[in-house]
Amino acid sequence: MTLKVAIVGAGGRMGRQLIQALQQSEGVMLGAAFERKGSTLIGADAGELAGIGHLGIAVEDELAKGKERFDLLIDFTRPEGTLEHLRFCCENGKNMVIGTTGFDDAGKAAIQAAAQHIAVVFASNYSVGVNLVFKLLEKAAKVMGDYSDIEIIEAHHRHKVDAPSGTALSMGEHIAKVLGRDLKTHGVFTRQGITGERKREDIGFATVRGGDVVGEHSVWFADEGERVEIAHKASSRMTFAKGAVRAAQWLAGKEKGLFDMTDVLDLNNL
Ligand SMILES: NC(=O)C1=CN([C@@H]2O[C@H](COP(=O)(O)OP(=O)(O)OC[C@H]3O[C@@H](n4cnc5c(N)ncnc54)[C@H](OP(=O)(O)O)[C@@H]3O)[C@@H](O)[C@H]2O)C=CC1
Ligand SMILES: O=C(O)C1=N[C@H](C(=O)O)C[C@H](O)C1
Repeated sequence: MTLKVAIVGAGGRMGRQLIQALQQSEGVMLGAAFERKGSTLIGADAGELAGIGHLGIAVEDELAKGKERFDLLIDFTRPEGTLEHLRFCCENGKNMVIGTTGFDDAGKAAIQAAAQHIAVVFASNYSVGVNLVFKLLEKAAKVMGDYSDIEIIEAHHRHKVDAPSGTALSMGEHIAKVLGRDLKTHGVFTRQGITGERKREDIGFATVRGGDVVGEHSVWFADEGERVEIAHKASSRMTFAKGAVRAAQWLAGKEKGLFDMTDVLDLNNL
């Protein structure tokens, strides 16, 4: 049976890529496309918006009105929007793929609570490469983490509104879990002025914003005399969009639970 997928934030950078990715994938179809109330894109054809020609699906402004036309919602918007959409999906039994980053603890708790009623894939990065890197980082941390200085450096385009990136934070969490550390106490997110020497157990984060960089992440395990760097560079948003569609296909038939992309890709026993 074909899975009918709705996209919120359909006119955004990721929204447009997701519409394209759905058209290129088997077993899924675009059922509905949404933008927020007041958007100039309401009424536009979703296919024309995504640059793939007329699809006959007009962008709407209310999930409730389109709810019979989709089984699952893919959301790459902003935390406040995603949490509103999450409430709707819970009340209406729709599964969700969430790509939005920048949630606070309360937002993350709301997603966890919702997953007791619906099935949710929530991942800071839907590319296969980054999810492989999460596992490589765990291995590197096991070997070098207790004696090397760990620094996470990320770069993104000028329009990104959250920092550090969700991916950088996930990288830090994977490393911290292996080392028994907590980013709340060991994460260092800013350095300025007389900072004092670096503490061995710190996990540092550095953010670069500029131009059209799609997404680059590099993690250093730096010792005296040598340094290991594990890096990932995304050159097209299509890698995230294809991953999100893969997550949607994987969720089909699941009733409830919170999953991430390492579950979808079956990487947890690597
Ligand atoms: N997990 C992953 O693999 C990836 C995650 N992301 C994340 O996805 C999110 C979106 O990124 P990107 O596409 O570049 O951003 P854009 O700003 O290009 O798109 C966001 C879309 O969401 C809409 N939107 C914003 N706020 C709300 C709201 N409160 N309610 C409903 N819709 C809203 C915007 O509408 P409007 O234009 O009217 O504001 C726009 O259509 C970010 O959090 C980003 O970090 C991005 C790439 C990959
Ligand atoms: O905003 C983006 O563009 C991206 N956001 C995600 C993040 O915050 O990690 C994933 C990707 O790097 C692109």
